[in-house]
Amino acid sequence: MPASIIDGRKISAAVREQISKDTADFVAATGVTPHLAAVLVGDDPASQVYVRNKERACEKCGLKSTLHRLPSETTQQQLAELVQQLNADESVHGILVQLPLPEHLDATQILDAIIPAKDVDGFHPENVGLMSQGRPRFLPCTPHGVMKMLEHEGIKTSGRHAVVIGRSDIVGKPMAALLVQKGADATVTICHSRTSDISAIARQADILVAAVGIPEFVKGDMIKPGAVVIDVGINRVDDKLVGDVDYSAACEVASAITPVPGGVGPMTIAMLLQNTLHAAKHQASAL
Ligand SMILES: Nc1nc(=O)c2c([nH]1)NC[C@@H]1CN(c3ccc(C(=O)N[C@@H](CCC(=O)O)C(=O)O)cc3)C=[N+]21
Ligand SMILES: [Mg+2]
Repeated sequence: MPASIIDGRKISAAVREQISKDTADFVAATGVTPHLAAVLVGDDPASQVYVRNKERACEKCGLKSTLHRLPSETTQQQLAELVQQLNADESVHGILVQLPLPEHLDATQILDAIIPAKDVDGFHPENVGLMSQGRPRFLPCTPHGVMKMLEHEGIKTSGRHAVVIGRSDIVGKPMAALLVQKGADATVTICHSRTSDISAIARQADILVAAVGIPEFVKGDMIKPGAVVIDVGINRVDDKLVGDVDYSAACEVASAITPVPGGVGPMTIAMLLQNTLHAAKHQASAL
């Protein structure tokens, strides 16, 4: 039986429906509109698409978004100054600096400069630490979106073997942290470029998360029959979007799979909106 397709657009729409209602309630109660400030440095075409999608999603859910576009020649100090200005701006609740930044800029220093209360990406070390201790403030959007999808589909994680391929700070590491935490209770293995025999490990996965950034890295024979496959990759190949999983091969083996596009990507955006609303609620209650 071919895999059932996990429809990220549909699940994202359901989550955003709830966010719209919660946002309307919050605005009615406080007179404050949750506000996301996005910063885009340079003209990377993929980043333009993502940032536009984020702005559109904010608008549809009743959140305010402001895009700060800076030229690719922007200096570290100029970017740091913009972040400081957004930190101090009481009308801004969430700050997102779109990655990747141009080569000459130090992304870590910039992300560390965002005040943790406005860090809607969940990348600041304070928020990473809180997540890892099981007392989250902002969860990183992509891994959180994946957890939301699993929950929505009624896919249980407790006691199951989850294998995460990729160890990035943005996806792989936090994904593993969320799957292993109390309540999710998976047994987690992380694979990376130095792992020996990734195929053998991947084949043990009940839940396989591919976050390597290599088009179609996961072949059909790396998947255990009946496994759930989550494809976090978005690679542009000949003007087409391709995931980290060989989709047609995986469909023959897996029990359920996320497509690209229309899988994890839309969930990432929904969780960003949720974090922005959460940030606004916290900042309003701190007044
Ligand atoms: N500070 C920061 N935070 C991020 O969350 C962040 C980032 N930088 N840099 C890049 C990655 C990637 N990312 C995506 C968001 C939406 C889609 C998305 O909407 N995808 C659609 C289609 C997109 C398309 O057509 O290209 C889909 O998969 O169906 C994809 C990828 C957020 N990221
Ligand atoms: Mg990696």
